[in-house]
Amino acid sequence: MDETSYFYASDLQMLILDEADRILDMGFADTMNAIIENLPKKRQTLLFSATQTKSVKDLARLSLKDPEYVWVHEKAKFSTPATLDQNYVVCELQQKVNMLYSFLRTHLKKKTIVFFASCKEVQYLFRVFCKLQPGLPVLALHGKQHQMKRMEVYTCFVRKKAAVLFATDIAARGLDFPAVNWVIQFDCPEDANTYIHRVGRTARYKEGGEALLVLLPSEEKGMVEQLAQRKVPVSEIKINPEKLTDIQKRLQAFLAQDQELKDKAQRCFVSYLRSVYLMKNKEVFDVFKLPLAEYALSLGLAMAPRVRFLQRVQKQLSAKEAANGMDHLKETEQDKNSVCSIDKEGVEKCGTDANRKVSGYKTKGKERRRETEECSASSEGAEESSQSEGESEQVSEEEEEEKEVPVPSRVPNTDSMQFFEGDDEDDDDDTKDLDLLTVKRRNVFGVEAQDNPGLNASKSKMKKKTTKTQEAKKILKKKFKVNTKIVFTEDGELVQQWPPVQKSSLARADEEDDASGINLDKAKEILREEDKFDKEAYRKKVKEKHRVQNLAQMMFVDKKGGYWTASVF
Ligand SMILES: Nc1ncnc2c1ncn2[C@@H]1O[C@H](COP(=O)(O)OP(=O)(O)OP(=O)(O)O)[C@@H](O)[C@H]1O
Repeated sequence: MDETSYFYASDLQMLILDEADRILDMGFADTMNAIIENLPKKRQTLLFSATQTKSVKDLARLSLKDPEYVWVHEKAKFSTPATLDQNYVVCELQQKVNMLYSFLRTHLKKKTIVFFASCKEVQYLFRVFCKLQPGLPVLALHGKQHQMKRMEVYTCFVRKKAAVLFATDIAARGLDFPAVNWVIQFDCPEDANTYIHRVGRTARYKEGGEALLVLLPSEEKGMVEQLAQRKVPVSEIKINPEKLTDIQKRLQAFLAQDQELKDKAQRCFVSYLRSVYLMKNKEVFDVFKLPLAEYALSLGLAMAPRVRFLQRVQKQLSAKEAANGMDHLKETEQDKNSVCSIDKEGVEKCGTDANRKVSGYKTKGKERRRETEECSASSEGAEESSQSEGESEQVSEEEEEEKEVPVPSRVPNTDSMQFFEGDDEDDDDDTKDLDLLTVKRRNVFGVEAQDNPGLNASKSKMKKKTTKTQEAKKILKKKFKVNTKIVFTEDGELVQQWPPVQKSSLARADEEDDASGINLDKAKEILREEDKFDKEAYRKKVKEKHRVQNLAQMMFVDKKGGYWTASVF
């Protein structure tokens, strides 16, 4: 609006914002404020959403006076349509892919939308499910697609009678897909609002629909409580283990044949962990409770990729814990001193208490140390297993470089920690344009670590990654001549391209001068000037020769009579 000078909104009478709660949240604040500034103050404003904001601050931004709140479910017992049948199932993380496959195999005639937490999960599982050929068309919709592609997928899904659409929350609001039978929330929604918008893709208008929420055991309590608070009726149903098809082996086979797919699997793994980690509600989402090794296996990976951001969080946690320990120790010391000055009897008492406290702290310290030891032992175990598997995988994320990682209050469990051991010096420019991740393979056959422990030390130094700029600078220093172009005239004479032939200003003027005949004096003058360039070039050549000789003297050395002496050749 600011850039279109002929856009006038002075006659605007009504402003309508759909999905108003989202539009008014902080992510769109600048854009919205810029629009509102250009609109007349006197107008009617209508806000629509299945989950409306009541925030006074938001409404004040729109200069609403005496807003009227209309809610279709205001008098209803529940806040979701009565025609929507809602259930949830508690499923271990490593069983989720199997469960989804089994579900689709038994719902081949249905139209289903499956919601995932991240684009990379959608990308990987879409590819894998296409390969698995479950018996119905598989489509994918996510934010990494161009708008045209999204529209194509949308239209395609609308036309299909039976199909499954793998989607991120990009499809959770506003999209009107007709006749969707099932909405499956493969990953737990961020909050009850997101849940409501997702399930809103089915049971639209007077139609019926079914919704299935898949929850991890650690997510169940918090999420079910939230839904109950929002008057969303969900009941638990159980998975029949006999009906569960295990597709892990097939996924492993796919990944063994297709490196690109394997990269996608690794990205999917990290991306899911990141999405869980970034969730605000730590009561529901706890990345440290996830069974990482099993989850990796369920995606078809031989072992869990290393996740840099979790390594960093773990470091911060340890630092925080150590700091807390020190504070505690100081406090104990202070207590001891202050109470000790009261009386002798007190001294003894307090001394015992303080000792107990300190010993308690020491015991905790010991426990913690034991945990760490167990942890590093399991880490070794993991490495060993990786060696026997014959592969080592790593995933790092560039996005993390800038991001401050908040420290969760919980101590990570040892099961998950085993994969976060090791250095965090990995970086990869190739995926900078993707989002955040980098997959690297190192020590593919796991030989070096076993054979040569000394090598490990030097290797850890080598791990410091050089950037492309640094590499380019190194090459420049070596003065390699790359791709020299040689051009000949029609008569077969060599035309010097680089370095360009130095011409004196006199010679250039002479070339431009059309006068016929030879001016001997001028020609002599030109030769004298150009002679200076040649001499300069010759001086440079000699200098370079000396430099190379000096270098060679330093490099080629002999051992003579117990002394290292430079041999001049
Ligand atoms: N009065 C009506 N008669 C017939 N069909 C209707 C009527 N109202 C809505 N519908 C149909 O119901 C579906 C949902 O309507 P609409 O897209 O307006 O819902 P919504 O509340 O904006 O959903 P969301 O914002 O969650 O996507 C559409 O297919 C629409 O054609």
